[in-house]
Amino acid sequence: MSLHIKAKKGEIAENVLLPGDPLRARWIAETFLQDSECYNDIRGMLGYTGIFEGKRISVQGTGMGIPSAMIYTHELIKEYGVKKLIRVGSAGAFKPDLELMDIVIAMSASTNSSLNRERFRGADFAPTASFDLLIKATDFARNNNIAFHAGNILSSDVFYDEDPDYYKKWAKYGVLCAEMETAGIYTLAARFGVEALSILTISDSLVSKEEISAEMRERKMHEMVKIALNSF
Ligand SMILES: O=P(O)(O)O[C@H]1O[C@H](CO)[C@@H](O)[C@H]1O
Ligand SMILES: O=c1cc[nH]c(=O)[nH]1
Repeated sequence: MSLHIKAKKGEIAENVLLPGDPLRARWIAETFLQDSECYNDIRGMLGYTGIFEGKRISVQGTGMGIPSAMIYTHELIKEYGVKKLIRVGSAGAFKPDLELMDIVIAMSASTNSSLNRERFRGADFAPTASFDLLIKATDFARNNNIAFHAGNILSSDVFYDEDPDYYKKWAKYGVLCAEMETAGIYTLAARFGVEALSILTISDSLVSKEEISAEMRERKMHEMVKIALNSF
């Protein structure tokens, strides 16, 4: 047991999906995993282990934001020996060609968080996806005719920015969308020598102001989860 996860050693698989929403974790376990068992409900941050096509896989909610996601990522790697982590999250589009429910695979994660400035004494570290997981995810998507975008994303510390146009500068530099965890997850994966990838589904657009419902964010992101499960 770790401070925030009450699984016993061995109850968590080496491959873990990381949704921010713990209820999305429950939906993924109930929808995609056979014989799944809940190993964590501390703080309501649900975690499950089950079987997908013969492989043992866990799914652990991380909560919202880099600090929360880094707590779970740290404990999964250091206390439970997790080797591959794939975030399955929602994101807000920065570009007009990104539509609701489009898939984005995050090659790298820019951030307005100071987490790495602290670590690298003012210098900028570039949180980057695992090349192997990235290739597996893009190969699976291509072979199964699932359209996707791949590129740099923003892991933001702010959901409700005071300036509704803040995204335009990032968009000008090719950043595709915003979410709130990937830079922290990629940083810890690099630090501890394990693999991480984020696969995101567009839930709203900062350009068009459209959005999907909370219910859809919890239980309608099938394609993202399919890509993730087939990338381990
Ligand atoms: O849907 P999840 O995975 O939580 O991801 C996104 O949604 C939350 C904000 O609504 C943040 O956690 C952001 O990263
Ligand atoms: O962090 C996030 C997640 C979804 N949509 C956003 O606009 N921001």
